[in-house]
Amino acid sequence: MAEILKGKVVADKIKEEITRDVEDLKKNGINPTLGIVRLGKNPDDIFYERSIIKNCNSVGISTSIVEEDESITTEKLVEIIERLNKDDFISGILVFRPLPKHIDEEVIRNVISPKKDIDCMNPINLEKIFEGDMTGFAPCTPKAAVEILLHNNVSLEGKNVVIINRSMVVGKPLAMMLLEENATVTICHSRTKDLHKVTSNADIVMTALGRPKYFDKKYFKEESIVIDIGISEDENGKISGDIDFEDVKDYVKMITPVPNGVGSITTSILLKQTVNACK
Ligand SMILES: Nc1nc(=O)c2c([nH]1)NC[C@@H]1CN(c3ccc(C(=O)N[C@@H](CCC(=O)O)C(=O)O)cc3)C=[N+]21
Repeated sequence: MAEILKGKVVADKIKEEITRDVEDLKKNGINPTLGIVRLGKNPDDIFYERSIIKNCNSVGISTSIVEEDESITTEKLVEIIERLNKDDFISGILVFRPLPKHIDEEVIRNVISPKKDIDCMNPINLEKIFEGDMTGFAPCTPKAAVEILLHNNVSLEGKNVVIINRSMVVGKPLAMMLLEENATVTICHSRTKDLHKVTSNADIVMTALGRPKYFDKKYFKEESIVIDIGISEDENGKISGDIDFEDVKDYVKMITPVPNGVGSITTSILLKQTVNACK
């Protein structure tokens, strides 16, 4: 029977720290505010936005949401971000991704001020992660995945960690953060041969594939620690992770659920980085 690693415990601890920090800032007349830019009504974005607003309210952070149609031009989006950059009331900026296909992401990444870039979109912040400098803003999702392990006293030193995701938003920065913890890291993707052989040899498997219940227990061994970063809808429209939780949970050593796993920590990390930007 696996130990189930709940994200809520970690998220609550981070939120306690944030609440204290926000109180201190407010005593000095400073009001931390998160600026969110959402293009269209992508369900993933709306889901995240709802969680952000709920959590911001609970710790005393204000939110300012800019909603635009997904047909917006790159030029117009640049104007919006520049306005938020200049606005002294905005502490941090989150632009939901992926952006609509016609938007030039390269331009947008560079426009967002590195000082307000709380989800690590700007190449200046991303470069820090790749250089092993963890003092800046980390991308919130991979940071949450590392935090759930550290909080549960899972040492990464010398461990064989397999990541299934090679994006700049999750897989690649996650690999760099794990290297900083002295793990041995393998990144897998759609062309990886015999994926189950690679994963079943790993101490820790971290997946962000976005296919509901894709991985059953044949991908793991009994000592496996399984971190599910995937979020998608199953055939009944319910939120599901990449792991077939019911099949795997009695077999491996530790596993994170979806919901109430990594995702719930992601939001807390975002708020924490908003407060840090404000400071
Ligand atoms: N620039 C950018 N960065 C992102 O990190 C990003 C994004 N764009 N676009 C959308 C996706 C989606 N995403 C989620 C994060 C947390 C929950 C979350 O809080 N999940 C809770 C569920 C909370 C509840 O049930 O209400 C959980 O898994 O337990 C969900 C979804 C981040 N994304």
